[in-house]
Amino acid sequence: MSTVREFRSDPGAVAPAKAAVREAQSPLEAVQRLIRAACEDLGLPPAVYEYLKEPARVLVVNIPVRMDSGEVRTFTGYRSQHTDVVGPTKGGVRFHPAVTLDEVKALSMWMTMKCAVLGLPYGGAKGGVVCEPRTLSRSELEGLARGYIRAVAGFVGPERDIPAPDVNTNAEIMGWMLDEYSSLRGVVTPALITGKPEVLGGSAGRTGATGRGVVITIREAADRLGLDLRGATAAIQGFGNVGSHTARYLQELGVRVVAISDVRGGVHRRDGIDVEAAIEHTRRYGSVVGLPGTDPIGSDEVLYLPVDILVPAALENQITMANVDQVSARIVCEAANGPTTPEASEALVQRGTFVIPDILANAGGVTVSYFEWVQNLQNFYWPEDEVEARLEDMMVRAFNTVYKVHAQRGVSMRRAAYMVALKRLADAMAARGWL
Ligand SMILES: NC(=O)c1ccc[n+]([C@@H]2O[C@H](COP(=O)([O-])OP(=O)(O)OC[C@H]3O[C@@H](n4cnc5c(N)ncnc54)[C@H](O)[C@@H]3O)[C@@H](O)[C@H]2O)c1
Repeated sequence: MSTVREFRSDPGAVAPAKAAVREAQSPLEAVQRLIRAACEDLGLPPAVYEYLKEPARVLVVNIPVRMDSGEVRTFTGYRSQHTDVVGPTKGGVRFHPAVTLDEVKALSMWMTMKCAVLGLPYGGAKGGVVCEPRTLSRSELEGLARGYIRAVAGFVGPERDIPAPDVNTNAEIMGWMLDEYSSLRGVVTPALITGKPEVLGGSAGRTGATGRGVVITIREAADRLGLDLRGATAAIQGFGNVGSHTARYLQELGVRVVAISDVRGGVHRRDGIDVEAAIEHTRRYGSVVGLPGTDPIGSDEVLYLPVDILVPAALENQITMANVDQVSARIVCEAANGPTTPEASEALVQRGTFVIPDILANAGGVTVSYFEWVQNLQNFYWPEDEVEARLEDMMVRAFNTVYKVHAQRGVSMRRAAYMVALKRLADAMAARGWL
């Protein structure tokens, strides 16, 4: 197979990024800068960045939904498909009032990088619908989910683009989307979508997969840093799918989870929070706020606690140049996508913080989504222990690959992860004759 130029041995080419003049103004600008920097680090032909600097296709759709009142309301939805250079595109669908086209584009580009770090045969995609799900009834939510997949049905599919859950979407919503698409096509198509209920072909172990992957990377990082996780402390911002599973698996390794927050507020307990109780409390009351035996703390305050491990697991842009000086954790593990701006991340690294970048840290979700798709295509299902063993193997391998570049080239883990990803993508472009 033809390959593009190997990593350059010129040490000048791999020095850490020069301090940026201006902090990236948006996640899109941030990911573009990171891709460009890695292309430069690797000495890749300029065409590689040209192919990757914008998504190959973006869709903007209007989704009419019959509300419970009988009125019809339209919602704006997006789907961004970044590149199909290594395979069909893949990525979640987010329901959130602050969704924008630029955000969805950036998230699809992150997905490309994530899949490439793990060596998955996918390019990145992402979807979003501008809505406040908390104000929608269950039937309105179902109408919106079905309407979204109808609107993009001509552009997705098992060999084209495979959606999955993201912020405020879950297995039940994936089930509705699968049902709608299958009815539309007249063919039951489980491989259309991942993160669906197991009874419809979902994979064992998918729901907790992102959190499990996050904790595998923390364990590997702690090992390299000589940090004993038994008795180490952690704070987690965001207590949805990713945050809650991360908390659970950290506690299983003996970590004391001392603070948790969600959009409504946070809780703190020096001796460690009972994670299962926090999950149950959130299930009942919609928030960790008010968990008995804990002290209240602000949503953002969890970022500034003197803990060993900080896990931002909510949304983008939580740690920026404006607040990075207040972060004192030894390990920052980016469970969310883009929670730290590249400049703030660089500042953390300069201070000796070990930052596990999002495209590595939270790749467990898409990895088990890949396993789900493989199982759907084969109509042959694996037991949970097999899924977990394969996830463990792929996450550890990816961590080691990135860590090796980080150590050998003297670059941050983020820069190393982008270099690993860009090398794979550029090799695929060369093999297709694009370069
Ligand atoms: N679900 C997955 O498999 C997956 C995979 C990879 C990456 N991610 C990323 O992880 C992040 C979280 O996704 P999720 O699936 O857990 O979503 P979710 O909707 O299940 O949970 C999001 C959580 O963040 C909280 N939150 C929102 N704004 C907040 C704020 N300002 N301060 C504190 N908490 C806040 C919410 O209250 C909620 O607890 C997102 O960045 C997502 O893109 C998710």
